Amino acid sequence: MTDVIQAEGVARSFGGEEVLKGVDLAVGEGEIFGLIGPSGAGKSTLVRLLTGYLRPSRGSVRVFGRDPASFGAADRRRIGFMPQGFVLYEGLSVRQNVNFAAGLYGMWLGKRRRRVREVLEFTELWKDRRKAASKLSGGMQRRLQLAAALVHEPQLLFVDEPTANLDPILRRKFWDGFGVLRDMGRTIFVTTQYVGEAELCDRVGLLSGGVLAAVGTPEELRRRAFGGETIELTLGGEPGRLGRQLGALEGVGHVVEVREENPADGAATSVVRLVVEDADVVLPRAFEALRGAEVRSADVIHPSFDEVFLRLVRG
Ligand SMILES: Nc1ncnc2c1ncn2[C@@H]1O[C@H](COP(=O)(O)OP(=O)(O)OP(=O)(O)O)[C@@H](O)[C@H]1O
Repeated sequence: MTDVIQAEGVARSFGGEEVLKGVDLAVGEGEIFGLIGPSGAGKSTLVRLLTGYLRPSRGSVRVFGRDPASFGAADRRRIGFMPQGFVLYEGLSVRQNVNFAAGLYGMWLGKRRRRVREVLEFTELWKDRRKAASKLSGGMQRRLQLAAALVHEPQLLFVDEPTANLDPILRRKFWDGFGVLRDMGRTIFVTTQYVGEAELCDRVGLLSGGVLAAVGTPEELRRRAFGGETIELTLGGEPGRLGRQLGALEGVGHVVEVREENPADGAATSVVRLVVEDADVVLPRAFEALRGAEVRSADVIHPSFDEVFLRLVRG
């Protein structure tokens, strides 16, 4: 896989305060890379550095192997950028706005007409093409921004918080759209404050304290945060022997046992949490070891990405 984006030791200060403190990053062709981090973490600053609108105070940025701050028109055509906030012309219609964006990229008329229609259909705005941008809902304006960023068929798309304040259905549609673009071989660099959206990325970077606290696939980050997958078993009886037996099984890393009482009859139950390499492999072994015991429930716990994020950021 070719790296489309490379950042080495990238730092950026504003008025003496260092917002980014040395970011190392490589994004490959044809992936959705999600930059996750709380408000003020520096996500937009990193996007501006990668798109050449800002220069780093230290370190180097390469996009398609070149410094984006010195991009010419041909380089710019390879990139699409959907910034935060609405930056289109409120007085122009939906179609005029996208047509104008296409003109900026020097697209000739015939192709422009076809692409404007394609991209408005992709963003489900074709039927609203005559509406003034100022008359659109927030979600429609966001889709219009995406259409304008996509009209010239960029190979690399930067989208800065595209789903902020959108309803869950529209958020999902944006992500479905990114999936379609990725399947066409495009690279998508997307920032979000919605930690749960990390699941929808091919790889995720967690930006915290001015550095990338972790980078990996969602599954890799979940494993890194929790040391593996977690199985939770509720067994009748006092904790002790069975927990030790489970802890000795191959593939089990860590065991935590808690005594609970059945609210109905006050009988003891033990809740056993096993951190395992692979739940699919260990569960059958666990059932084998528990033969004859009273197993009340057995679940593979899938921690939310909020929990993953908190663990990785807190270290
Ligand atoms: N042009 C600027 N001048 C001064 N400070 C800035 C500038 N741009 C960003 N900052 C500061 O840098 C920090 C990071 O801002 P940035 O917009 O990159 O964060 P973010 O992670 O994108 O946040 P949000 O999710 O709220 O958009 C903030 O403290 C912000 O005030």
